[in-house]
Amino acid sequence: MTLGPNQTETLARARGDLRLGLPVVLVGAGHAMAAVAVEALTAERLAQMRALGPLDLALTARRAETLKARAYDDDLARIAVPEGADLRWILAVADPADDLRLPMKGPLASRRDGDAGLHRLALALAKSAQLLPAAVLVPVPDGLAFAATHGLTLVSTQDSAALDRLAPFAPVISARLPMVASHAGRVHVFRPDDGGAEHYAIEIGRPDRDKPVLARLHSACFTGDVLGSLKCDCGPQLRAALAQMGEEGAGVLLYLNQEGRGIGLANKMRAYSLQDQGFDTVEANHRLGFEDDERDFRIGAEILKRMGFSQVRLLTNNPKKLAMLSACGLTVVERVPLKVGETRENAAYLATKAAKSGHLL
Ligand SMILES: Nc1nc2c(ncn2[C@@H]2O[C@H](COP(=O)(O)OP(=O)(O)OP(=O)(O)O)[C@@H](O)[C@H]2O)c(=O)[nH]1
Ligand SMILES: [Zn+2]
Repeated sequence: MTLGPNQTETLARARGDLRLGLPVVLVGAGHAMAAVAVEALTAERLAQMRALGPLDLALTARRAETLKARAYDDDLARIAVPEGADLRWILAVADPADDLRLPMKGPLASRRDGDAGLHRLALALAKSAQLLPAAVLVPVPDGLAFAATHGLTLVSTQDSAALDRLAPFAPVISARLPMVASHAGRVHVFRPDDGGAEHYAIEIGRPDRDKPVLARLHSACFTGDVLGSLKCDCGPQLRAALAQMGEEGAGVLLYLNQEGRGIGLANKMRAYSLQDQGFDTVEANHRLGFEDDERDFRIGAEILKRMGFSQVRLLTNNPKKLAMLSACGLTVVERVPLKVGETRENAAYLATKAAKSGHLL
């Protein structure tokens, strides 16, 4: 028996460390590197890293494409950080915020020798920590000893398999909540084992577990749900879904904390700032180094199953949600369209979702 962390816990620690600006030590295929997330890098830490050897800046291939830098490793590029490059240079290369004001970043030299496995792991960790997908890495001689000496978290490429697994989760508590939409409301809180965000199920009435339930998988949108943003349709969709469940007297709305289609509020605001420069919702995600949609809908399916549901009438315009629920073993007996909240400000956003992300009109 060991008291030490398992794979999932090690990854959770690494995410926390990266958000703090601490390096993590990555090992695999006989190599070891210390990696730090660019977003949390300080000048002091950069100097300490530089003292260890030549630095690499790992960027996604999507970001490299914008920068006209060569990505020799398919999904990522390893940029050699020039000796004189300071923190500002690194941030400007990694973060597209200032691309229009400062378009010239190069010339950027990409590495093509050696292995990119540790760089890939660093980017996956940064993404899963909802940081900008960019990391500075430096080789270290003996990963195990280096991590122990400096008190740093050690992650091996084998641990990365756990990044794709859906972490187990457990119900924490549920309590009654009378709401405008229904007096018979109940909020259930679910907590994943990987230190990630909690998710909520809002149960309206007492839906019959043997019949299809009116269900909605709602992804958190602070700007739409809380602030009444006109840039998207999330707030009206949230309220319309609850209202319909209230009218029917039964339903379940999952409030999934996957802000910004899984990239987090800070990155969503980065995307909004790019949208103000003329990029659409999909292009903005790509320029930041993210895919169009980084959400994992499996958690929604698993929560529904855990609550005893096996058949759903799903309120959505997104075919991917239907496909994922079916793939996870739920029977989708009906898609219930949810078309509310179209405004002059969000018309282009909704059109882009239909054209590029397959949303049904
Ligand atoms: N990255 C990014 N996320 C956005 C943007 N606008 C809205 N979001 C997020 O998109 C998610 C909205 O998802 P949902 O309401 O589930 O919508 P959907 O996938 O379009 O599917 P349905 O509404 O079910 O048809 C929320 O997490 C929002 O925070 C944007 O411009 N960029
Ligand atoms: Zn929204």
